[in-house]
Amino acid sequence: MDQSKEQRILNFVLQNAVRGDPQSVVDTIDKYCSQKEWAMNVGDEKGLILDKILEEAKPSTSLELGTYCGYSAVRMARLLKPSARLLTIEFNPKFAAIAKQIIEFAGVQEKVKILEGPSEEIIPQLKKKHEVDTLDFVFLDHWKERYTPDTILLQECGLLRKGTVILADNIICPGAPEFINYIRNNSHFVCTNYPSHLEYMKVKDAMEKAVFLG
Ligand SMILES: Nc1ncnc2c1ncn2[C@@H]1O[C@H](/C=C/CNC(=O)c2cc([N+](=O)[O-])cc(O)c2O)[C@@H](O)[C@H]1O
Ligand SMILES: [Mg+2]
Repeated sequence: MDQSKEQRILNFVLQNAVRGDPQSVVDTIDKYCSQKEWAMNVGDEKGLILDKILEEAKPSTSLELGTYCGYSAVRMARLLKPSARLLTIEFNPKFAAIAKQIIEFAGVQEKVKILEGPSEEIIPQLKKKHEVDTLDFVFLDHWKERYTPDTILLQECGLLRKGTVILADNIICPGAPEFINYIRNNSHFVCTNYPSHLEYMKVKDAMEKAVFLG
């Protein structure tokens, strides 16, 4: 059974990155995916936008939807204060297993908890089962048609508070038109658009920040 692309990314990290050094893991995945095989990590260009918005938010409790190989989980965890936590939801067990190894290799496993399953099932469990009060930061990077229903679900579950920052990837490519229509016309959110490019490509993309007003 030949290897998956995600397994090849993991192997490249294990062989080329520095154990315990999250920046080297991020750089190594970017190197592999820009030179060898494209993959849907947020990447280095949009990653800098993610870094800046995360550092401004200084979150204690963060949530990511769509772990994939763990690139953005490692990227975010490297900037979190020691007591801060990142919960990341992934429903593909193969991807979750790869991400777990990459997160552990990077040495950020104390800050990151992978929750395996569909976001629509796990989000309602965050308060009781995962001891979340409210979320300070949310990164949306899973199936694009889930951005809107999951944002509504987060609100319904009382997981958003005044000032919660939601950052969504892929506003242009592949695009999340119904999310943009929803969030920009919702008076409970203040939105900012960040033009950029699709990871590892010259194609235009953008991220959208939506701050919850309570
Ligand atoms: N409801 C759910 N609950 C839990 N995990 C879920 C989920 N829905 C999807 N996922 C997981 O999230 C990832 C999907 C990402 C979709 N991104 C994309 O499709 C994508 C595509 C391009 N692209 O084609 O250029 C570029 C990008 O940056 C992209 O993020 C996968 O790991 C998938 O297993
Ligand atoms: Mg993406």
